[in-house]
Amino acid sequence: MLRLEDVTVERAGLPVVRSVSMDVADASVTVLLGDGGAGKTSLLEGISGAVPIRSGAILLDGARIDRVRAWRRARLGVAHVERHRTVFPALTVSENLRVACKDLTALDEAFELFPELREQEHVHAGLLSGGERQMLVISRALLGRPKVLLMDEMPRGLPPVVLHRLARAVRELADGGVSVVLAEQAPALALSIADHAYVLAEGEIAFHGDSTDVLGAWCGATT
Ligand SMILES: Nc1ncnc2c1ncn2[C@@H]1O[C@H](COP(=O)(O)OP(=O)(O)OP(=O)(O)O)[C@@H](O)[C@H]1O
Repeated sequence: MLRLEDVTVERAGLPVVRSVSMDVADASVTVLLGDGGAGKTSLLEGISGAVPIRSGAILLDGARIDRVRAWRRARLGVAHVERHRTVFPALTVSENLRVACKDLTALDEAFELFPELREQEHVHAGLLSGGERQMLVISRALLGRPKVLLMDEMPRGLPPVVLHRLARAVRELADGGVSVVLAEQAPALALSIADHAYVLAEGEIAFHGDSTDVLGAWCGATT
């Protein structure tokens, strides 16, 4: 589905992601782990086209997309939930979704994934809890029916029960056919829903494997 070959991303002239190769399978969750500053956000931005890559190749279904503009990549099926993406607080939940898409079937699908949002359809988004806002942001990204969903870290400070709810929804999305790439610092929950994981350290892949292998390696490295 999504393949990265030797991708390097620069920030302020410095290569903060170096020669990263990755394979993201159809209908799977791939977790990108790494400490703060490891390069997770920069890599996701390189994939979505928010920043240009310095070198390497990005392929979606076998076709190069790394020179394609960000908005076209989105049309081709690459959705990006950026770290600080927000909702329109003065608009209702339903209006927030309708400004992104007029397709009412897609809207219904978003509400199926997050029935909590349907219950608050007419509530101003500014009144939602942090978890509900995140649900809304994810729903908006899904309205274009993406093939690949790039998700930067969940907001800090969400209650564990809400994080588990969001994680379950991410797993459901993958089971429904979307390939999810989730950047996270906290490994336990992310690995519990992942099929595959890559660990980034100072811009390079330190190791990768099935989520169970990576969990074992991660625990070994931190104990
Ligand atoms: N806009 C920018 N300009 C200059 N340097 C940047 C910029 N954004 C990120 N960097 C640098 O690139 C490196 C990788 O940062 P990045 O945000 O991609 O990592 P991360 O793994 O997502 O970390 P965090 O979770 O702390 O954001 C860091 O050294 C960071 O300081």
